[in-house]
Amino acid sequence: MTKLIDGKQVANDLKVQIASSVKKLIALGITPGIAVILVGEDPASQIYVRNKQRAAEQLGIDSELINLPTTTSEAKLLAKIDQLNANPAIDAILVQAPLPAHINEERVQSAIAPEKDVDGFHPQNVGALYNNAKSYYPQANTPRGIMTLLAEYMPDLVGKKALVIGRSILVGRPMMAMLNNADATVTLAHRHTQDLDQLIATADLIVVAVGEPHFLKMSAAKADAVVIDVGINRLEDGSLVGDVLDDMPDSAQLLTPVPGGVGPMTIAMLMQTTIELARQHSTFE
Ligand SMILES: Nc1nc2c(c(=O)[nH]1)N[C@@H](CN(C=O)c1ccc(C(=O)N[C@@H](CCC(=O)O)C(=O)O)cc1)CN2
Repeated sequence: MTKLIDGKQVANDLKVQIASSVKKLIALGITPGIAVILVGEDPASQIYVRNKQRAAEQLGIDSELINLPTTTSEAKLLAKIDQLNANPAIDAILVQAPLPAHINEERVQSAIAPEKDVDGFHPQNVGALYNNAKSYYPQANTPRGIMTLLAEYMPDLVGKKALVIGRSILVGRPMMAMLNNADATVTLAHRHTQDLDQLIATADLIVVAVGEPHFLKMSAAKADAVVIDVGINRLEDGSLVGDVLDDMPDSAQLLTPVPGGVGPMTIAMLMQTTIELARQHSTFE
């Protein structure tokens, strides 16, 4: 079998460390707090938000879920964010994506105070990531989770050919910046990219985040490639598949499975970023 990268295990190990950090913070009188805002009733988002609440609860992090109806106006959402920005019990604010079409995501992300922006989507934090700033700033949790997996499974990224397929704000763009900051040589591919097959065939590392079942076949990649599958595609029969098809059962390649690869890391890193923000706030007081 293609060797699978066990995201669930790495995430569980990380959660053990986070629980211990939370205990230490609480002993110092600091209880980390996260507020998650869900607008609408998207079933997948409801699951992800519930999983975030459950993880926070398990780790001793205070969490508040704010459920708003699909018809919520942008002004009302922005007012709620202002309230949370001003609430000292809240260290981290997350607005679950996607938002209903009538709400401008960019304005919403910019309204969250940069020091409470647990997703790392505020322009100030995006800029810090692109500039590889040395001072602390929150970073997007899915690509950060992938970097944590790579630290274990592909520790030397220097000079490696990394191919990121998909240029979303959530994954592709911050992934490109993080790999660049780790001194990999990064190509960001998208729907207009030419000679993608050639890029795939020569990459040491491929991160696929396109949202298309079985978009990439492992047989198209190098014999020793590391492939990170960020896709979460629910098929009509209810099964969950990624963007990658493992058609190389006997290869030396490494692949993240779906489920059990990148997904659990996203939640664990979200908790990690929450406690980092809580620590930052305690030093500012
Ligand atoms: N504000 C944000 N919105 C969204 C983000 C985000 O990072 N910030 N990411 C995604 C969804 N997401 C977290 O919100 C997420 C998706 C999937 C998983 C996960 O654990 N997946 C499991 C499978 C779960 C299932 O059965 O459906 C796995 O892959 O093993 C965690 C988080 C979009 N929105």
